[in-house]
Amino acid sequence: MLTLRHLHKTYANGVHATNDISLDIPTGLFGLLGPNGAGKSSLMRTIATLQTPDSGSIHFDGVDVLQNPQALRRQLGYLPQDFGVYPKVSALELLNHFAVLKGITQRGERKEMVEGLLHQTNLWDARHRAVHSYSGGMRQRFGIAQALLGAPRLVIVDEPTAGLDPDERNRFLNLLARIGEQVVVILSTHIVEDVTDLCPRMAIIAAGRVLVAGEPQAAIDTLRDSVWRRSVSEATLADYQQRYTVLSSRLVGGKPQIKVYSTTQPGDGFARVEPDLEDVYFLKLRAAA
Ligand SMILES: Nc1ncnc2c1ncn2[C@@H]1O[C@H](COP(=O)(O)OP(=O)(O)OP(=O)(O)O)[C@@H](O)[C@H]1O
Repeated sequence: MLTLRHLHKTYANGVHATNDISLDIPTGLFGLLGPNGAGKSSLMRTIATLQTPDSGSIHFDGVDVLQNPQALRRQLGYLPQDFGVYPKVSALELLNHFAVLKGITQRGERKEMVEGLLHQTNLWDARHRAVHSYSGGMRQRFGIAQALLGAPRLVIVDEPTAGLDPDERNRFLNLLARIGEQVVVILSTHIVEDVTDLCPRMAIIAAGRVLVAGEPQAAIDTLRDSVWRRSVSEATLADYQQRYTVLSSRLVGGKPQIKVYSTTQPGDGFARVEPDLEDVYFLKLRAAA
């Protein structure tokens, strides 16, 4: 269990990137959802001990991480948002190199671990190719392979599915879900379905604050019977936005379709729909704004 309490972090430019964040993160896949600039990467870097908070505490399995960052680093696998690779070096060589850096000095043990991870991430057949020449999806799978070196008990992955095609995204998320059966995995994303489909627990954050935390389904259930949908004309869209709590608006067949939040029937033409996590996300962001 990872326990965060009252984490504050203000950068030198005055941005309050984490603002009193408290979360309990158990074994399993934990989704961290939020818009650009919400503070997801800042929070992840703080947990990964790459930066220190101004105040607050972090405990991992009872160990005080801020007092003893080395203890956490030994158990940590981290895939940052921008993951650089050395050009021309093969996946096999590079992973072996990272394994040495991680302190896996025993040759036999290292070979077994590196080869096992290349199989696990489906990169075995491409192991002699330069990582530089990999597709985006392959590169992310390589990124998770390096994060898993040394059998970490806490894995942090920062927006790993951005830019992946649906096939690669599924493959990557399935890999994470399997890892999450044994260890704590924190996944940050803008993609709401990634969290609904895969994460037993999640938090939505914006402007450095936790807006909601817990099980996705429990958050969705709070909107039961309160989400309505209808098509409107371009000309009346602004008027609806004034009069209703509009959660989202998208063009369907060239015509705006809006979803609104209302605990009572909002009026003619609205049909009640099953809420989803995106509705929760937009309602919470709206309320916070
Ligand atoms: N090193 C830094 N110095 C100053 N401000 C920073 C620094 N890193 C991030 N910020 C600011 O802190 C806020 C939170 O940024 P952060 O990158 O943590 O958000 P995020 O949720 O990960 O966003 P994104 O989804 O765009 O990656 C933003 O306003 C950002 O501009």
